[in-house]
Amino acid sequence: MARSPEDALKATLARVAPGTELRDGLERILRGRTGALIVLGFDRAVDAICSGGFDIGIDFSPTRLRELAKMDGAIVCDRDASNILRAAVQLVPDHTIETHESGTRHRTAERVAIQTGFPVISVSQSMRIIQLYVGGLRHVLEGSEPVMARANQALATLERYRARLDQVTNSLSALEIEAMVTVRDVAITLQRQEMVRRIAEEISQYVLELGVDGRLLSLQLEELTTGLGPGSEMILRDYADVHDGKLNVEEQVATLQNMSSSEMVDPSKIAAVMGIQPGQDSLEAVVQPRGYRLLSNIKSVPPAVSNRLVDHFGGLQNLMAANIDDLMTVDGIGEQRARTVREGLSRIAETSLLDRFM
Ligand SMILES: Nc1ncnc2c1ncn2[C@@H]1O[C@H](COP(=O)(O)OP(=O)(O)OP(=O)(O)O)[C@@H](O)[C@H]1O
Repeated sequence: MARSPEDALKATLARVAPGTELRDGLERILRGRTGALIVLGFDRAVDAICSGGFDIGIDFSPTRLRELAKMDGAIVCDRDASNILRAAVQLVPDHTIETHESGTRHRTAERVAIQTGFPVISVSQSMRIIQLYVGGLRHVLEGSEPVMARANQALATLERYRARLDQVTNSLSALEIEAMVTVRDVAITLQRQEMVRRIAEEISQYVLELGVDGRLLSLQLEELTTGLGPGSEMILRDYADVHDGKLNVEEQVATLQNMSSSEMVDPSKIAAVMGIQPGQDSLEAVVQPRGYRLLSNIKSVPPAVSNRLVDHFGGLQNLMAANIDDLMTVDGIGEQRARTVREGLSRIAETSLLDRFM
């Protein structure tokens, strides 16, 4: 599958992160008050828009990049910037490609990135900034300090969001045991899951961008996201409407992830993703979970067994009411596994109710 421009930008951010030789070279160019235009990749499409200059084919080093950038024209490296292939090249991209940049260096960079699909880096001599062009995206590289400041703010937000998510998830579990879940409870949990996912994704981009300077941030992110798992997917499997005899969870997760922030704050919009049409009191309607999410919390129950249990009992309430003999009537479930499921469900019931009332 072709990578999205956002994913390609993330990969490029990792390639120019602090601690890499490429970043060192770019910083040297910046400090030396020269500019540069660097293409990260070479193929026929790049060759076709190269005019003049010369082939060099030498190993990459930050000082070589810095020296070559003193010459007029662009530098072409291979994809992972381990070799410098050409220097002092005039790039002649298709001039009909629309560009929002001003200045020939940056206009060329944007056009070449769009035309060839390779990332292009411009170091502006007059503005003293490093910019990445990937597909149609542009990203200004910053020093580690401002990125770290934003990352720390995002981390504090993630901490708050995670605490709230744990609260609504525990409350959902208790309500499930008591068969008192409303559409609103489900929508709020999905909303909180998605908010945590978004802020965690933002922080993982900072981790990439910070390279060696982002090690501590990476550990903090890991700590705040442990145990999250495929949260939204499990909730949707429990509650989403069955369409044409099947669940469309993958599609619904994607819709949820593409919702705008203003849509996200509206529980009825989230309920619509689950297939619940807005109407009077639709958010207050009581719904029954199928049981996938709580079953996934029992470590030794693989997904295939969960699927069979849900198919057989048709919902969490029946599952909770089943004794070991009932569980053993399900295909492929022996006494040992039936006992594990029974004990697991009882433990979940106890802890959720304790969490709720203590
Ligand atoms: N099509 C191109 N191919 C290769 N190099 C180019 C191209 N266009 C510009 N450059 C390089 O960029 C340098 C600066 O050009 P120009 O002053 O027009 O750009 P600019 O966008 O204003 O750049 P800066 O922000 O660095 O001042 C040129 O001297 C040349 O080395």
